[in-house]
Amino acid sequence: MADPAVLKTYFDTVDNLQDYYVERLKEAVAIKSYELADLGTHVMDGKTLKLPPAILGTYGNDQNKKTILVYGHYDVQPALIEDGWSSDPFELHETSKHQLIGRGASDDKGPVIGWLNAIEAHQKAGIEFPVNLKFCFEGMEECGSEGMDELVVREAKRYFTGVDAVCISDNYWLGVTKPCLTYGLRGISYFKITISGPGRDLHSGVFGGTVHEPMTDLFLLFSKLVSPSGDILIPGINDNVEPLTEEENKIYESIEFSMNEYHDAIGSKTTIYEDKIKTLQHRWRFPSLTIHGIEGAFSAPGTKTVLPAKITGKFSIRLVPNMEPDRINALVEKFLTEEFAKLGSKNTLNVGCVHGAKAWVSSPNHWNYVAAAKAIEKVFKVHPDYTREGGSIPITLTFQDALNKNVLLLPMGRGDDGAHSINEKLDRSNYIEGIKLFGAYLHEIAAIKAE
Ligand SMILES: C[C@H](N)C(=O)N[C@@H](Cc1c[nH]cn1)C(=O)O
Ligand SMILES: [Zn+2]
Ligand SMILES: [Zn+2]
Repeated sequence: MADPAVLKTYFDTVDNLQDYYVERLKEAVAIKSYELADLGTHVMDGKTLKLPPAILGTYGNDQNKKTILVYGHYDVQPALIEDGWSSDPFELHETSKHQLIGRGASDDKGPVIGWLNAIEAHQKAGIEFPVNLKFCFEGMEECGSEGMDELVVREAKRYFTGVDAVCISDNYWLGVTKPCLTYGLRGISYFKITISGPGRDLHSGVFGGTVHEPMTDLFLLFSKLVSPSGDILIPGINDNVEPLTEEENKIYESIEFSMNEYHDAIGSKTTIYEDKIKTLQHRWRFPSLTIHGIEGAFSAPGTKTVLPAKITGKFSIRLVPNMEPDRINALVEKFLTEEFAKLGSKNTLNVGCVHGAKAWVSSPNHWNYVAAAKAIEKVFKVHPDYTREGGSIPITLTFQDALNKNVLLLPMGRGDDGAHSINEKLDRSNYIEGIKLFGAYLHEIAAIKAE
């Protein structure tokens, strides 16, 4: 067990520094980090762009201590005030309810800065750091972690040598009150469908009714993908999804999860399922298909009567264990090509997967999870729930396979943080208690080693 006196000194130091930590997060949120660039290149929409750098760092090199690899990402989802934010998304501000609002506050700048604060609090408190740390902070996570698999595989026996376990803080509690440890993620296949027809955008009054319209074709294709109740309609997609067993069903019964809180997080009661078990299963262990948007279409306010000439529809499928991205991509491309042929349109279709990642499930009995559970008990005075996550963190499985080490997801934020949405927030208490949790977790790891 970690020394209670050391933990108390550490917790007190974090409490004393909390305003300073909020200022630091403010500086991080102010960086529009969907615009950074600089490591190799990748091709997006026909343009060659530089990849943003992955930041590798080492703190401590004591042979008698365990080495923990901490991963996070400094890139964020794009955000514009016109999307409906109540204030500038890149100016962190604190509400009267002590919510820190700003793009990336929860996903994932708060946790990334949290790790750095945990180191600094040890220095300020004069406490010996309990483990060696290696950091890997990347800037492409929100675009499928392009370039990262190669980096991790290349550095597995170089920079990452000596790593004993991996910790990622890039997901969220299941609800709003109880911390959790997460041992599974869904994967993702992200698709673009481009349909081109006329040589340029046209007047719909002058040309409408005489040309095949790309938008009409796209909407017909979109309508074939998924039913209103979430069933994926592409033949063969669900073939490899493991059937539910009675035993697995029981796991979901004991998890604390409130449909009311979930409705609050969504902002409506429009859930497909009324009960918690089906809702959790469809977030964690069944695939889902989401239509994200259309590039090239008229979307501004007003009544412009344009007939768009070329549009790109975007959708993704969240994958679960046993769903192979290559097989899924082939099924999707074949299906859309066949359905497009049935339309009898003279337009041109181009469909392809732009990035993908497999699902990941880990063993929560490992010492990495045991240490984190003890740390949660110290900081929050509760035993955590063990959860899976519906989102994707593409590099997780690569760390597990390339380093052959256990990976733990240790979330900082709450289920209602609104990651990827407007008014993303991180509660001040989650930020500050999260910094304590990170430090306590590292102390518990050192204590397990010494036991
Ligand atoms: C869970 C994590 N914080 C996250 O938001 N991941 C993204 C990753 C992604 C993959 N393609 C695009 N983004 C997600 O699950 O959407
Ligand atoms: Zn994230
Ligand atoms: Zn994200």
